Parts: sequence; structure tokens; C-alpha cells
Amino acid sequence: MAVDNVSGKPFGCNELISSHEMMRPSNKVPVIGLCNEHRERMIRHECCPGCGTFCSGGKFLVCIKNDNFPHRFHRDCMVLSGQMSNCPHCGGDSTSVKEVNLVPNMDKDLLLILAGRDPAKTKRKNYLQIRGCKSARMGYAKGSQYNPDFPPGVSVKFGRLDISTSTLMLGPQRDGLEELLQALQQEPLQKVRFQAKNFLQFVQQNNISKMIQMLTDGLEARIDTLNKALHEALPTCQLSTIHVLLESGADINSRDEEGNTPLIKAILLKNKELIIYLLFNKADVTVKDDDMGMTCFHHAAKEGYIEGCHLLMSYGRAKVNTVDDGGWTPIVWAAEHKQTETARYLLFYGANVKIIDNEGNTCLQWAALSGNLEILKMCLDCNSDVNHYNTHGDTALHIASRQNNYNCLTALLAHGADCNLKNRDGHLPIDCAQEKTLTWMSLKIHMCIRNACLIRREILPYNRERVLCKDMSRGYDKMPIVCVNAHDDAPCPTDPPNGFHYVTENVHTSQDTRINAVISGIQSCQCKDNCSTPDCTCGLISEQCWYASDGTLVPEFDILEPPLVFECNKMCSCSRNCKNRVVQNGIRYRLQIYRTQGMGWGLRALETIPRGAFVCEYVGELLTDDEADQREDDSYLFDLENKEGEIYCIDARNYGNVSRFINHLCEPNLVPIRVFVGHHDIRFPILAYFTTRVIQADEELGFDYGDRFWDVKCRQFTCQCGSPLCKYSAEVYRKKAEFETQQKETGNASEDVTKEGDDVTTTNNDVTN
Ligand SMILES: C[S@@+](CC[C@H](N)C(=O)[O-])C[C@H]1O[C@@H](n2cnc3c(N)ncnc32)[C@H](O)[C@@H]1O
Repeated sequence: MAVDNVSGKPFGCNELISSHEMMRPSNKVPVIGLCNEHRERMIRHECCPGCGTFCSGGKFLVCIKNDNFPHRFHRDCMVLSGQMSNCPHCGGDSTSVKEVNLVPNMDKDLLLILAGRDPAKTKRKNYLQIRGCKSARMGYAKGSQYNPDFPPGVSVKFGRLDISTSTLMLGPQRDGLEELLQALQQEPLQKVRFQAKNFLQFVQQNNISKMIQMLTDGLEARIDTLNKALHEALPTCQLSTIHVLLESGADINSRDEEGNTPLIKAILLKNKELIIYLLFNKADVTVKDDDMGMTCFHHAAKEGYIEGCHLLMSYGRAKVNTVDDGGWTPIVWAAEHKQTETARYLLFYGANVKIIDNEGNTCLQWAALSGNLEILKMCLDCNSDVNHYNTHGDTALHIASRQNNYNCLTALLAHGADCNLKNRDGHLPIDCAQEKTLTWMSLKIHMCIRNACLIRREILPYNRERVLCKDMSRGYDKMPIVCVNAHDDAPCPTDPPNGFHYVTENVHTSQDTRINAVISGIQSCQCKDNCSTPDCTCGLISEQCWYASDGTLVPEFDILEPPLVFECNKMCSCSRNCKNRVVQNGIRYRLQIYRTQGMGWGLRALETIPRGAFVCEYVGELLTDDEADQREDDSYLFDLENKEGEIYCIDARNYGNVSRFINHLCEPNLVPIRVFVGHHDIRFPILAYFTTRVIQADEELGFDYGDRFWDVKCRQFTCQCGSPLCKYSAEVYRKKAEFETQQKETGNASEDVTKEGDDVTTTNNDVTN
């Protein structure tokens, strides 16, 4: 249930939860079931990621980086999580964060709040006072209610768009139904052969009575005839004809020779009544056509049919970032076809302009191609990388130059586009422009001035980040594992000849590491309550269940002496979603492999990760100790010590996952924990990395490799972690060596002194004597 926060007071939402999809503003707070209004407000980032309540009244902060839809959050929540100045939604810096004070009229506004609505939207004019920002910037007027589920009383305002379906019926109108009933009461035809040609003719004529007669007299209509009739009927037919065809068994998701479904056709026809009818009859919004693998949503966006987009999302649950076979999202189609309002609408509903298509383009490049300045601006406002380049090495600047899109080029340069980047053919953006065109002249001037300044100030050109792989896991991990290099020309680490094979589970390359997974050896629980009580037997094998309800380790978990953790397994009576299952659910946070300064590849977080959260498992080849000793490259060996003396190792050199890139940090933020999931063979725990503190986006992830590693390796290389507390840097080893020499020298000296002393004593003794 959504909770609105008005001056610190909570107000629970009274509306029906509209979607089965639960949401939350960050992984710090539990997921919430939402009514439509709150769902949209969640998408607009109006829910505070710190406390999970909606910022609806009193003082709170807004980030106006995205002018149209300021993000909201509470100052105190950010202070508590140690994240002071930046917007927790988009990372916007303190210059875009302002404080607002909403003073709600508790009588009237409370009713709105309880109805899941935002009073600020209803009477925005004198409601919001944002310092340094016009109140009109607070987003689009959003109509009161719409209910994507039922009944069809849709009424939505988006800018000038007013989607209203309150007058629509879900099936044929009264006259259509009457005609159908009449036809059904007619005398059946005498037995004649069902002729597809005749039937199609009747369908095209909307001759319901003849259609019904043919269909009900026992003659068999083949499914493909019905499907063909359905497709042929769509452009001209009445809903009652479609209704009869579907009732008779035509497939609502059948495809014509171009792979178009009836829904795609209805979108192209912009037939709202038909779209709603098909969606309510469970037409599949994800079916792709044969041409470019476009779904109905891509077609709607391409056509600039906002109403269609809205119906698909609200009735059909179409996903705003769904991709076609070329990796294009609906907003890319809108950008390419200059559908500005559609793009604005899609952005409002969470379109991601940074998604990279199969040719390496983002939406920015498509906007530069079509020359749509508005959409290009939207992409830049959403922090698109202005220097991102595609598989040909073309940036948006190359594309705008080639197309002579002067305004787009000017906007790109104003946002820091680099005019000195060459594409794969060695061409600068200016080389792509036709001489004496506006783009050419503008670039010429820009380059002359810019390059002169660069030379004067000895500024090195911008070091670009290259995306070497969009997902090293090839879809096996839940999150794509991107690999980037902004440092040198090292190729992707999976590339031959020195590459490795990305696997998501440990692999066996010999018989000697066979795991005992016999189910009689696995303890399981009998819980029926999500394992939330201390009686869960699985939890008890680990002393207690160490996971809090959000999947993080409880604060009392001892990260210095971590206990073994036993998660619930397939033999347990509890549900697959119980509290005691975390590692088995896989990677949840966005991670990136990147080229570090001095440590080869490394792993970093792309989003904030809370303390005690599971990050990834160390995956590789299971080896015996002896086998590990034979390996030439020991850089990726991890010991699975256990108390029974048998030592096994995981080697991630040839087979591994994202965790093989985790470097040593002298101030580690990860700790490896032994976890058991599918078996209880104590020799082969899962090595699961958990965070030891909150990790910020872009922070490198690392754990302490330990003295044993560095005692051996310090002869080959020293630690480059750069921490002021580094224990294994060249400097530390130098000082250690100096100290030891000194010790030796003073040790020798004191030995000498002792000897002398002995002598002295002797002498003294002599004296005494
Ligand atoms: C498990 S791998 C980590 C990933 C590795 N950086 C790579 O490029 O594949 C361990 C190796 O990374 C390098 N490495 C890890 N942490 C380091 C550190 N703090 N300083 C220097 N090198 C480090 C060492 O070469 C080490 O043998």
C-alpha cells in the first residue's frame, strides 16, 4: 500500500491496487502495491528512495534536472543514508536540488491524497513554491483517474492529449449484438460445402447473417480460413464481424504474410475501439512482425499514435522499453520519425534513452539523424552520453554533420560534444559535413577556437569510454554485464586468445570434485510462513536466518568471522519467495567491468547498493588442491578451505563470471561468505560476496585478498588500490625493507653491545672480584 507523507504524517492510499507488479523507489525500502495514480507518481520519481513514502506535503527536496518531472525526496532520509547533496533518483548534483514547501489544505487535500492523487497536480499554480524554479516546470497536467484494468472508463490528459474511452463498449454495440442474435435464430442452410471464397466475401461485406449461417450449419471452417478472414476483415469490418470470427475460433494473435497481428493492424488503422476490444480479449502486445521484429508498441510510436501507446501500456501492459529485432525501443522509433509529443509521452512513462541498439546507437543518435531538436534535447536532459559512438564509430555529432542538422549540431556542441573524435573510417565530424554548409562552417569555427584553446591550456582530449561488450553474460545473468574501457586499448577480456568463458555456475573439469547433492543429506524446513519466524530449520542450521526481509544481511551478522549460511532449498516446504533465499536469486544490482588504473580490469557498481547486500558469487572451475598447484596462472584461484582438511579451489581463469574481476582493496567493501543452496556438501560452499557498507554508484568493488596472497605476489607486483591505508603498496614494502635492514643492523649492533657488555660485566666482575 502506498503511503503519502504530508509534513511527516503518513496517509495510506485507499485506492485499489491496479497492477500485480510491485514497485519500490530504491532497494532500501520494501516493495509496495500501487494504485494507478501512485504507480505513475512512482515512475515520475515522487517517492522518496530513503523512506519509501510519497513526498506529498510539507518540506521536501526536488531535483529539477529533468525540468518536466522534478524528482522528490526527503532531506532527512538522505542524511540518514549518508547521501547528502545529490539526487538519489538520478544523481543530479546539488545545483539542481531545491527545497519546496507544500502547505496542504488538510481538509480538501487529504481527500485527494487518500484517493491516491497528488494535490500539487490538481492546483499546481499557487501550490508549489520552488526557489529558483518556475512552478510551471512541475510536469504535465495529469488527468484524475484512469484504470487500466477495468472498466473502460479511461480518461487521461497528457499535454493537449485527452484520452477518453468512457463512451466505448468492450464488445459490439447494441445493433451489432441484435444482428448477431437475429442471424443465430435463422434457419440453418441446407448442407452445402463450406467455401472459403464465399465466406471471405461475406466477411468483407460484413454480412453477419450469411457468415453465421455458414459457421453454424455444421460445416467445418478451417482455422487458417478464419484467420485469413480476420486479417482481411480488419480494415473495413465492423466489430461484430471480428467478434464472430474470434468466437468461431480465429486466432487473435495470428499473423498475416508480413507477420502483422490483428493488434498491429488495429494500431496502424488507429482504430481505438478495435484496439481496446483486442486488448481485452488478451491480444499479445509482444508479438513481433516479420519485417524488423516490431511490436504493436513500436508501430504506435513510429506513427506518433500516443493514444495507441497509452492503450497498449494501460490495457495491454506493454513495456515502455521493449526492443525490436534491431534493439530499438518505441522512443527510438519516435525519434527517427520526428514524433516529438510521442517521445515526450514515452519519456514521461519511463522510456530509457540510453538503451543501445544493435548498431551501437542510442536515441540521441537517432534524434541527430532525424534532426529533431526537441527529442535530442530530451535525450541530453536525461544525461545521454553526448560522445557515445556506434559500431561505425559515429557520434551524434558525426551524424548531425552528415545530415546537415545545424540546430542539433549546435545543441550537441553546447553540451560538450567532442569535435576531435574520429570514427572507424578515421573521419572527424567535420569530414562528414559538406563544405560550406551551416554545420561545416559551425564546426570549422568551433574546432579552430577549441583546438587553439586546448593547445594553449595543454588540455588532453577527452578520454572516451568504449563499450566493449553490452552483456558478457550473454543473458545468463539477470543483469547485463557491460564491459567498458576508457583507459587503454585492451580488448574485451572474453576475447581470444587469452579470453575466458563466461559461466554463471561452477563447472567441473574432472571427476575429483563431485559434489554430494543426494537429497537425503539435505536438511529442509517445514515452514508455511515465508520462513519469517526463528523456527525455520534452515535458518537454524546457520544459527539463525541471517537475512532481513529486504534480502540484506541483518546488522548483527559478524562480517569479521562470518558463519556459514544455509538458504532454503528445493526440499523445503516454504515458498520460492521465502525470506531465506538470496544468493540463489542471483545478481540484483547493476555492475560494470571496467579498465582500472594499474589493476587491469575491475568491477564497479552502477547503482547504490545497500549494506549487507548480495552482489555476486565467485564462479569458476572446481579443482582439488593438487590440481590448483599445477596451474600456471594463479591470478584467479580462490581457496575453499574447510575445517575437515580437504582443500578445494575455484579457478576463474578459464571459466568464470563477473566476480573474477574483483580486485583487492585495502579498504574492502565486500566480504566473501560461504553459503549453501542446492546441497549441504560442506567441501563446496558457494563463495558469495556481500557488501560491508553502502556502496555508491561508480564505486569500485573489492575485497581483501589477505596476507597470504600478498606475501607471494609482492615479488611480482604491489598493490595499486591507492588507499591512504594501503598495506601492500611499493612504498609500504620499501619502508618494511628499510625497517628490517635497520632492525638487522641495530640487532647486530645490540648483539655487539651485549658482547661488549658481557665483557664489561666480566670486567666488572673482575673488578668486583
Ligand atoms: C582475480 S584477478 C582480478 C581481476 C584482474 N584485475 C583482471 O584484470 O582480470 C586478480 C589479479 O588482479 C590484479 N590485482 C587485483 N587487485 C590488485 C591490486 N590491489 N593491485 C594490483 N593488482 C591487483 C592482480 O594481477 C591479481 O593477480
